Amino acid sequence: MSYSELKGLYHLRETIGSGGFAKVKLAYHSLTGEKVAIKIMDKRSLGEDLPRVKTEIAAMQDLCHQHICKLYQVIETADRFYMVLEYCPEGELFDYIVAKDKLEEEEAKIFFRQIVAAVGYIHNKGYAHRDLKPENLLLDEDQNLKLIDFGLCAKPRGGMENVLYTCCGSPAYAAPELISGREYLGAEADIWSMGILLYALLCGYLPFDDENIPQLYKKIQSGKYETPWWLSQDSKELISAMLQLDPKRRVTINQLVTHPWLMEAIDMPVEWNSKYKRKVDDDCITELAVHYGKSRQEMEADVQEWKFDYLTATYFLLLEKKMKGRPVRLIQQQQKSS
Ligand SMILES: CN(C)C[C@H]1CC[C@H](N2C(=O)NCc3cnc4ccc(-c5cc(Cl)c(O)c(Cl)c5)cc4c32)CC1
Repeated sequence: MSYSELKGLYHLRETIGSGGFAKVKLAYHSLTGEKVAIKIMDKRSLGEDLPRVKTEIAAMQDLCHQHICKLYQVIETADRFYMVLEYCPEGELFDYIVAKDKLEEEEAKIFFRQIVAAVGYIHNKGYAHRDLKPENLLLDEDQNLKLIDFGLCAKPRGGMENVLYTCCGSPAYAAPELISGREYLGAEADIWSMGILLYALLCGYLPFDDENIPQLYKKIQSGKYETPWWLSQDSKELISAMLQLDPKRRVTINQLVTHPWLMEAIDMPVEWNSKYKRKVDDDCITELAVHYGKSRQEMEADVQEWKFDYLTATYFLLLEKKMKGRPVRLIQQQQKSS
């Protein structure tokens, strides 16, 4: 495969994973040397999944948060889509839980606060994720969680019905109202999935499980699940508030952020605001302006078009370097040999 569209922009390395109809490769962004993950999708093999790609790209261009995997650049050719994404070296939260059997309350609490922050942010922006599960939460180099796979998300502005069926996401995490095919609110279904997620973090297995899907659905709709002896009273109460069969009785994201179990020992409500500023970073603009031989005003105007082209990627990756305390410098191209 040539991937000629990436030549000079990214140095492509090995395939690091696959996400359904996509291949994910490690790559280096040539101007900053930073690692990225490039999700490559072949249009021919996408078939009816093509709308999912457009949904994911549109959502991720609108989302900018410390616990959401950052989209840096989108390249569309006749045959392919490339999504240049934030690299998460520590892989899936799913594998992390399996490796540790289950997590201690303190660690689960730190992770779950990050999940509540990410979901609170997207709900606030009018999105429901609808496929929340440990496989879609990746760990970065600092063990921070990054939410991925927005292919099933929706902006519930009448868009919900027509994706009611395709968005069962993963049955074990699906809310009772969603599997019964009734009308549902994405935000309420996400809260249910977060209840399943918290149970999985603290127990190491799922509250409702069965190889036989109809059997699994019966268990979900019964709303009955075991609570092992090691769960604290507060964690049991929180899980129960999220796994309410009646979506109207379910805790809301606004109530979650100050829930006793989430506040315990941390004493601060969950903050879902993005750490990213609306205003562009002056150091990054300066470095870019020097590199491209433009004035700072021109450079700032170009960056603020947010085209999700190579300039958008370079800006965000420079900002990443700054946030990690690394020099805000671009790799100067070798002088062209005369
Ligand atoms: C549900 N699972 C199967 C899905 C797998 C997909 C591959 C993942 N992955 C690795 O396999 N190795 C390491 C690795 C490192 N950085 C990544 C950054 C972004 C994405 C990413 C982001 C978005 Cl938004 C998205 O939609 C998709 Cl599909 C992938 C994947 C990364 C990754 C792990 C989860």
